[in-house]
Amino acid sequence: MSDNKYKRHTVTAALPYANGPLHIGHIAGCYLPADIYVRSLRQRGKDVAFICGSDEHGAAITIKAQKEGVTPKDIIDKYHGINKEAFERFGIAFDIYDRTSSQTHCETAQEFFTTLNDKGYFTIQESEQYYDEKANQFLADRYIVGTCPKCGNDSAYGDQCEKCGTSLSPTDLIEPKSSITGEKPVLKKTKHWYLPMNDHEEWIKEWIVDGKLEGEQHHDPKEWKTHVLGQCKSWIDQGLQPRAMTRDLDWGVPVPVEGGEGKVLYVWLDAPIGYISATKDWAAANGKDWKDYWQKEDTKLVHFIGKDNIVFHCIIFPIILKAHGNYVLPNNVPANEFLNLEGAKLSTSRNWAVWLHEYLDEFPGKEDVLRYVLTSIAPENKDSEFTWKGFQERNNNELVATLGNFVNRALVLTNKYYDGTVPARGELSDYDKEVLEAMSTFPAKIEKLIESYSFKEAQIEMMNLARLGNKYLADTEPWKLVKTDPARVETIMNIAIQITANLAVVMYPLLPNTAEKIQQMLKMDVLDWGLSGDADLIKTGHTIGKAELLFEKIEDAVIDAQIEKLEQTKLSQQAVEPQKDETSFDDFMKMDIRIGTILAAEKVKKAKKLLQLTVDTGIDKRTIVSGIAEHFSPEEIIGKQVSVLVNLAPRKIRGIESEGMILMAEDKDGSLSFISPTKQVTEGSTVR
Ligand SMILES: Nc1ncnc2c1ncn2[C@@H]1O[C@H](COP(=O)(O)OP(=O)(O)OP(=O)(O)O)[C@@H](O)[C@H]1O
Ligand SMILES: [Zn+2]
Repeated sequence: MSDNKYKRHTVTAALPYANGPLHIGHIAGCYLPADIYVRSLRQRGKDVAFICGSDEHGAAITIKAQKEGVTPKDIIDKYHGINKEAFERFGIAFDIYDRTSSQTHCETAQEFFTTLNDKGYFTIQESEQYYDEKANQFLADRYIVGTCPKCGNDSAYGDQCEKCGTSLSPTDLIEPKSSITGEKPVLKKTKHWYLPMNDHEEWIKEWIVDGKLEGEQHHDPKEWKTHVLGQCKSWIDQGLQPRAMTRDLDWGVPVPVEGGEGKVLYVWLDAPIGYISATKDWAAANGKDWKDYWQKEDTKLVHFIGKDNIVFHCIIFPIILKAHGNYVLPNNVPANEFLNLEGAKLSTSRNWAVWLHEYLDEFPGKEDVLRYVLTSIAPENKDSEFTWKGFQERNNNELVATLGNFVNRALVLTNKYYDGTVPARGELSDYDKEVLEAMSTFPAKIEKLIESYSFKEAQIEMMNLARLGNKYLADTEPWKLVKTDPARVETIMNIAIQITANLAVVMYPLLPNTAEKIQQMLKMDVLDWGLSGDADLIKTGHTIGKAELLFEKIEDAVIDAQIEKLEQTKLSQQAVEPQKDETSFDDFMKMDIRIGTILAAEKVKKAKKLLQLTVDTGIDKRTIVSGIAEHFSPEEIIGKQVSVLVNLAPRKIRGIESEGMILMAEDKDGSLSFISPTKQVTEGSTVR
């Protein structure tokens, strides 16, 4: 199907899960390639909707909330805010960054569920599922942990082993445990709505393998990535199974049909529908009709994701869209493989990451450096690795030495020789003609590569154009000819300026900030794709602005500091503090530890770490100075029962007599918590 057949594009990027901040793996895997693709379409004047938002449902959110002692809403509000801002600062140009907790989404997802239910696409099955009797809760997906039957990882989840990537169901786990209470779960009957994917196997297979839908060619399967097709085929070959589309949880989109009370939609049914609800919100705010972007045959739908989301976007979501009726299916799902960091898998829970928001704080104005490096190493067809040394080398040797150097020379010399007024070309040498001819071939090459999701190759071509310019100036040496052959230099500088302007245009999807800087320096009105390849993109007599450096060298010290930061992470992840030397029972018994209640608390003046506490120890009411002011506010700890070492020799701290010590547990990350009894006890109760 030729691309001109499509009147508009709907481009989605995986909804990031709102339980943590974004790291460079997310960016390289999904958001940067999507952004390059969309910017290229917009630059070519295409009608595009670029859709994303936070995925805010599912067990991983509720578990995190329970762990932190806050509500799920607190978690999603926090990370939705952080991630939305990081995307904006980094320059991922979504048309909308919505949320699946929105009203529109709830209605849209429920409408899907009801329609599929009414059409008879679900089967209701009763089965035995794990249940935590202590927490009174069924344990779906991440609520259950155990040993992976495939690789032996002892912290595999009920839906997936993150170590070997196998998708699991809770009953596959060896020695399952509740992740809420650690209890051994019992089996209990419950009913769920299942999507019998096996009923759809035949058409899904034809659609994926042959690109055919209802007998007609839908897309060219040769345009899909080999690893994407491979993963899909392996799922199909294993035989598609019925999959539960509901969960016994209280956080999510409520199941809208009779008998569904207390249940919510499965998060992987809910999340992709989020693309549609976000499109509705965007369309409503912009005077568009959302249906055009999802229900018209002349819409090209493309999903950008990482490889762990392939089955959901290539099999489950298409089944749901087709079963519902009226929706287009994706033309392509150009999933990337995974990015690793300095020899290990990126991990949010192990804090092994370069966080996007931290990069933006620590490398201000260097958004394009990260874009450049991540595209250079993009895991387009196999896993790849980010290293800080590699980051430095690509910046210094490629961006500074080639791209920045060429553009700077072209602008500086034009300003120096002609006060910034672009000279005319005289007679062209064979070499000039060759260079202009070569320059004209880049736009078509780059466009084709971007259209086929080969962003890494497209960037290499963009750099080849910069290399062409660099070599042209190095070969022609205008600085040597300026005294002896000024007419020749006019031609050379005209050509150098044309290459610079062309570079700005073809660079825009890849490095938009740099492209816009060049645009400003050259005083170009627009960076329309249609202009590229033109040898008279900048007219003779046009006056350009001053040259500013596009990139700067990154010094070793900066890189070493980043490597040191990762080393620290490794250290802090290491085993707990080693055990102290043996002590006798008698020595231990000398310590008098009691449960006391904090009656009053106030900050100690001019000491930012200290709180002055009044504690009822049961024995007396006494003053204790404690170094916890950076962790707790006075208001939040009043009334708390805590453990107090009461017979510690009194000591003056900042002039205040402190009689005892409050015992605290210190976590790896330095956070503190009180050692409190699990039920209210009488003050003065002993601890031993
Ligand atoms: N290291 C990585 N390399 C490439 N893509 C990634 C990487 N990590 C996540 N992604 C992709 O980013 C998108 C959003 O990720 P999501 O919010 O679901 O987090 P995740 O996969 O659970 O990551 P993490 O476990 O690191 O938090 C998904 O499409 C996912 O495949
Ligand atoms: Zn495993």
